[in-house]
Amino acid sequence: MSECSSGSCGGGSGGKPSAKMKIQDEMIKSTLEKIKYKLFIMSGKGGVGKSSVSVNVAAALAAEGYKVGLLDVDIHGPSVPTLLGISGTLDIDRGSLIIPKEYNENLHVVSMESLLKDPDQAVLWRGPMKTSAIRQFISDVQWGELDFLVVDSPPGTGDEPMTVLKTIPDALSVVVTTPQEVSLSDVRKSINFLQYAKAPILGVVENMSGLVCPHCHQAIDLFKKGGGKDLAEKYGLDFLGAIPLDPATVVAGDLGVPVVLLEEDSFAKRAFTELAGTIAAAAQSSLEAASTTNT
Ligand SMILES: Nc1ncnc2c1ncn2[C@@H]1O[C@H](COP(=O)(O)OP(=O)(O)OP(=O)(O)O)[C@@H](O)[C@H]1O
Repeated sequence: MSECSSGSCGGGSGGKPSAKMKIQDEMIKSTLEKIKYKLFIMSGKGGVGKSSVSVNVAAALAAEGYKVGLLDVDIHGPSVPTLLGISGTLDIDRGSLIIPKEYNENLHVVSMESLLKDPDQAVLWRGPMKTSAIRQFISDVQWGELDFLVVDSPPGTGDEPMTVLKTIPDALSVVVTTPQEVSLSDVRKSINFLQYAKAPILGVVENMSGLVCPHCHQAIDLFKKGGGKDLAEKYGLDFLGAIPLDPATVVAGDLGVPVVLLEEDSFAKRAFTELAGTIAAAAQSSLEAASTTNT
């Protein structure tokens, strides 16, 4: 990984780009040209299941035969390594490029956590350092040819989401919310932020959408239901799907295996698998629409 962690390089924070940044821009461009669809998974509020959506969608797409990269840019609370049961630092190849961790043949992963010597250590990075690290995780990683790059970002509209959108302008945003008002009000800010940044939005996902009682199979709307769909309608966005609250998701996360890859059937497994299919179809339509507009 190239040296740029002093925070002084600016990382795209305005001013004239240095020669080093121009070279990095070229490397980013060349990396992104080899990736067909870029998905940016974001939310307004923490803990709504953004990383669970990222990991399960990535794993379900990989299980369908797509080549998938998963990039976790949440420096303050990276959950992807835990949810996938991976740890340790990343290897570097002879050309000084980072080699992503292989989760399985079709799924390769890079997490901000791999930068930390001690994963339990608090990170005290300022904006330019985060910007620099995220840019390097695109320019200096040997992602190769991918069908999908799934980017899991921290909640809100801070440095990390802004850097991802600036670095990957064609990233398709997937907005994750839970049904209750406290999450919906934060996600409205995120949608306004995406619209302000002119980022293409693929649609909205409602997670923790009702709980099916494992005994009587009655649905209980613990956090209410339907708020994500209403929100999508209000903003003229596509509603991509609803994932129920399901203890299988927590069990899978603690085992370090995405629920979609567990042998056992569950409501969450079915919903995440269906969501991945909907996202793949929506991404394809979005790319086709963009190429029609550009011709
Ligand atoms: N549909 C679900 N059913 C049950 N538990 C869930 C569901 N989705 C997520 N969880 C659990 O909720 C917790 C938070 O999920 P997750 O880490 O995916 O959220 P996040 O939005 O990425 O959080 P953060 O803001 O910390 O990045 C985890 O323990 C996860 O297993």
